[in-house]
Amino acid sequence: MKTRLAVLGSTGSIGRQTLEVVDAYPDHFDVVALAAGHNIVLLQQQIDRYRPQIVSVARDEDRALVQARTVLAGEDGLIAAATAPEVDLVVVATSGHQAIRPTLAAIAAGKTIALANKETVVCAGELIVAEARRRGVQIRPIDSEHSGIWQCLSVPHRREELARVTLTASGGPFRDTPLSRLEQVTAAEALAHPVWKMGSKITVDSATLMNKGLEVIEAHWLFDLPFEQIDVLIHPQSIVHALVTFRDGSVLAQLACPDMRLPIQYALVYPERLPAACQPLDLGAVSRLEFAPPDLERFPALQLAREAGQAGSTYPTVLSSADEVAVAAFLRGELRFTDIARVVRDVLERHQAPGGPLTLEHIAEADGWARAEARRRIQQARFVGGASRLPRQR
Ligand SMILES: NC(=O)C1=CN([C@@H]2O[C@H](COP(=O)(O)OP(=O)(O)OC[C@H]3O[C@@H](n4cnc5c(N)ncnc54)[C@H](OP(=O)(O)O)[C@@H]3O)[C@@H](O)[C@H]2O)C=CC1
Ligand SMILES: CC(=O)[C@@H](O)[C@H](O)COP(=O)(O)O
Ligand SMILES: [Mn+2]
Repeated sequence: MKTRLAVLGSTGSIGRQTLEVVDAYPDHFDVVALAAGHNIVLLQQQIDRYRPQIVSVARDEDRALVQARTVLAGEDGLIAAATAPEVDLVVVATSGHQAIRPTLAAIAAGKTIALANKETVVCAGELIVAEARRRGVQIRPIDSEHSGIWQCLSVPHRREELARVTLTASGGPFRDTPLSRLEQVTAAEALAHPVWKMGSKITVDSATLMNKGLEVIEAHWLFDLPFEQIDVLIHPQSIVHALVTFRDGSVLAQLACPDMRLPIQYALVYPERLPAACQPLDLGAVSRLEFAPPDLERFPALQLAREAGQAGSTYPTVLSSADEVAVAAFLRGELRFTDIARVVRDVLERHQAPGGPLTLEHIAEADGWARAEARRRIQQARFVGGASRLPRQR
């Protein structure tokens, strides 16, 4: 029987690669729903090819530009796409925070989740994991490191035998850039990721290592691990995606060529393994695999994320929302690269989490507050002159 898919974020990097996997195995999948943001031209091409029953776009006014059976918009459209009765599995590959409610709705409707969007689980991991447990729904990670951990953890073991997990980080384009030059690096330089071709926001996050910080929080929720058991190692080759250490000292690692079609495919066909489009790994041809601990002076965002994750409640939302605003300002040339982490730190320091159990309303409120605070901080910096002039980090 074919797996019937909803792809949220179908026009993005992960969404397009998901459809490449569908193209490679047309007998395995039916595309029932597609949701995109603003790229209507590509979305229409996808509609013409896959003939989904439901389509959703970000803005109501764009609905008229799309020719399909049912065209919806906004969060309601994402929810309808993710919960349609014909859907078995939802690929969550939108950017940012739009997919929180749609993911929760999909879980409540019993859909299997293939999760690429890390911001969703960073902000609402507590709610999402609890709902998935309650409904007996599987969340299959697409993020390459989490797919690696998931695969390593599939060996039989008892919970207390697991000592730690390690996420690898490429180190991004500025891994070896002199610290004194980091203030002047441009958006074009930050977008030139040494290994992966991804959307612009995650690419800048890779350069600051905020991406790895978000992934630490993601691993905390997906694998129910305390932060002290989640490590990060710089590994420039991005061939080892994750390591799992057991208490006897044995370390399992997941290795593969850096190609997202592999973890996407695994999440779609699990527990099957099918030939993948990417080159088979030839370790004989790889001259070396290097590993080093991350330099927290170079990458302060990693520590900020760890602290926000440990603080819990709405702190991870504030981290993620302030980062999104700061990254967008950096990409527009309004903020220096090194000020991204300073803005996030400043906003985090001003935040006061609400009391009581975390709710969707708390998350939405913290999100709005953090975005406004971050914009205010960036604006203040611009008054001082030039791009940004925030005080140096203590
Ligand atoms: N790219 C990668 O290799 C990896 C990505 N991830 C994560 O996956 C997620 C997606 O990343 P990536 O594919 O790179 O991002 P992209 O920016 O390439 O794509 C984002 C997708 O989300 C859509 N979108 C944006 N806003 C809305 C909205 N309001 N409503 C509906 N759809 C919307 C975009 O539509 P449109 O383009 O039409 O505006 C696009 O389809 C991120 O959370 C990222 O961290 C995780 C691991 C690896
Ligand atoms: C492909 C993927 O999973 C990305 O999240 C990747 O990890 C980004 O590269 P960095 O290791 O540079 O963050
Ligand atoms: Mn990743």
